[in-house]
Amino acid sequence: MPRLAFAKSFFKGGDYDALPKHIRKRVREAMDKFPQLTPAQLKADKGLNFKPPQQARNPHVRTFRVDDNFRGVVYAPEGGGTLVLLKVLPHDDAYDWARKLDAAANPVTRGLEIWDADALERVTPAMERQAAGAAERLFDDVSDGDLRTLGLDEKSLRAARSIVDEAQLEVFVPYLPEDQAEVLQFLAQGFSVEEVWRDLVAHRAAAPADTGDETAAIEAAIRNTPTRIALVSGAEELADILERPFAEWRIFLHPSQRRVAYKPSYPGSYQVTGGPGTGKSVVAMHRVKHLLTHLRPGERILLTTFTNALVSALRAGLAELVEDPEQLEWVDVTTVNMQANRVLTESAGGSAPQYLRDADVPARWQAIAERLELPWNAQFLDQEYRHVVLAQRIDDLESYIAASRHGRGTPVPPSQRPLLWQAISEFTAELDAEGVHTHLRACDTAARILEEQGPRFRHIVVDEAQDLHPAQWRLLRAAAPVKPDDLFIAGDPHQRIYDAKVSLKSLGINVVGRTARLKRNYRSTQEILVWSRALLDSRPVEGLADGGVDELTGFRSSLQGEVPAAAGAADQDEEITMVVRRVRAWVDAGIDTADIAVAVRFNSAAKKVKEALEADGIAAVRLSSDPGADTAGVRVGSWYALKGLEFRCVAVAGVCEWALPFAKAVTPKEVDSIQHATDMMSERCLLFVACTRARDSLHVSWYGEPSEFLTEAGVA
Ligand SMILES: Nc1ncnc2c1ncn2[C@@H]1O[C@H](COP(=O)(O)OP(=O)(O)OP(=O)(O)O)[C@@H](O)[C@H]1O
Repeated sequence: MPRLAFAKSFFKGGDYDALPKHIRKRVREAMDKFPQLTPAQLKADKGLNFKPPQQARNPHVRTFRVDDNFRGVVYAPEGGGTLVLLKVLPHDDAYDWARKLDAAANPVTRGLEIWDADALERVTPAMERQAAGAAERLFDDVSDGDLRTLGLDEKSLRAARSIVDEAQLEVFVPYLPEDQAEVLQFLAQGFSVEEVWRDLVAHRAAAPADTGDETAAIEAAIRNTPTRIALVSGAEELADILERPFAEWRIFLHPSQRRVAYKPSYPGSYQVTGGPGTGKSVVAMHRVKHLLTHLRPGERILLTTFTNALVSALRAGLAELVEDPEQLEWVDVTTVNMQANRVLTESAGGSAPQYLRDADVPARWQAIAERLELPWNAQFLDQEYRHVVLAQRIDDLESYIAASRHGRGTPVPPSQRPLLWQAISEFTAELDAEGVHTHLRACDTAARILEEQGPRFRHIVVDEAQDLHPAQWRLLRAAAPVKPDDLFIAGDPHQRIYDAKVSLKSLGINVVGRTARLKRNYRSTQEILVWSRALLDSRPVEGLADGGVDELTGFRSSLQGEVPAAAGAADQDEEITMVVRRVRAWVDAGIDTADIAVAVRFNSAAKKVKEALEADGIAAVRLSSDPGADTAGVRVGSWYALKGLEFRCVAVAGVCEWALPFAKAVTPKEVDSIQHATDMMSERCLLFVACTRARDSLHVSWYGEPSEFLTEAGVA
């Protein structure tokens, strides 16, 4: 009886999810039937009509009937025990596709490769003609010998030699044998032959002894291709794979992701960075899954991040990934602030701390500035408190006088520091007298408690790390012992929107020599990525921690779609009408309302958008109400609220000249020129974050004059 497996091509681009429901049901019925039939029964089964396509290139490819209009394509090595489901397509397309396929065990990578041999042979001569006059080719620096060492066969080698640039490589990729395509992509991204060997080839299982038995070799290759072929253990797992949407990330990690997530152990903390949509959250969740298998009784894991919305998404994702509900009990998924809240609540015998509202903070500083007749305004005082005093945990005047104010643009001579310290002391004394915290101060206090009481978690996995403040890092540092695999940190400095700069090293978190960067975007189309990247205007950003510069080199997507649309309106009402029209078109095109987001800068606008959508008969929910995945309705929220999330279609509205950069969010140059530059970058990143949430469609709009970031990028 055959064993079932699924190839990644089956799910690709949401293909399976996009099939009509009754077809998916029929696929499921066929899949249930396969394992019950002997090869002879399978061939004879009238309903399945299991047979090779005529003039098939590969002797092991078969198609079967799903219904009169759809057929499935499988790879079923004759005499072997496994049946790999490749695709379900409309009748004629299925035959056509199946006929062109070839498949083989790669003798070097030892994985099973399946590819469109017909297209490769057709495209190569045309590319060769095109490349004839080119002065340079993409792989000029790699010898034929090296390419063969990495697993390229003669046909792929010929194709590789005709590739002029990365754009051409992307044209070839869908037609090339899969491991070989991957090798070429890694080389094109600048990895050395040795690195590619290490990452893609060396870690694969050893070759089985050559018995000359082709079927055995193919079966071994199927088992040795976990990044593209998932073996199904039984009926339950089959149902699981077929019934849960967007399952791809759970099953098929890219080698660069798998290497990071499933490395048995790191001798200390580890940091993974990558542009939007490169799967950092996915890797973080897989790391939790891996760590769970090593946990000792009584030990716990903290999976933490910045926003509540992302906590909900991570919790849901982890529940999909980790099958055992008992294991899930060993993981706490919370924001860092919520973790501080827990520590403070426990230490106060169960009574929860009170917080000063963020919006009330400036008035406090203003009152102190006036009372003490200070030469500084509320904004300056607040920043001094957060970026110097809290960041370095300064507790007394002496330390404050000695403190480095690196990164602050306005000098404060030592003679003025006592006055500033007085202001800061009054601020904290007021908080203490009233028994209230700011969120950051709560983190600092919680860190002090844990430093005394000892850590609570064996491992901590952090997502969206770029926005954490040093006080939050101190809490995390204190929450896990300094041991191998203590902190696993994922983040993207290009999405830093909360003005956090840290030196992890100074906080006792050392990731030197233990970092990785992910480059392949799985979320958005290349069009959305290129468009969004222009908003950053090639500006370098400071690395995730400990300075340095982070870049988006090599960052790309293999998905293609429409170029994002940008449009202006005369006034806000007109813009909202335009946005509602856009959303209506998406809904009419069959997009689920929960897969659509409209984001604006201000709550007042969000309220208007929601009302306008509802007036048009479109269900809408505020993101701030933390709607569960099952709640219908277009998600409406602030640009900030989109952080870490994703939707098929996104409308980013209100990108007006006056709203971005928003004067109140940007420190004037004359107050602090360094802070001014940082704030401007955060504003830019805010738009970048909002736009890169879109998977298929992005619509950006404004009223009156557009934001200078849009005009600079040449899109408005
Ligand atoms: N190996 C994979 N195969 C298929 N899909 C993947 C893979 N890795 C990630 N994805 C998908 O790509 C999308 C983005 O992943 P994820 O949210 O983890 O990225 P991220 O780097 O954390 O993004 P951001 O920083 O923009 O929030 C998700 O839909 C995820 O399911």
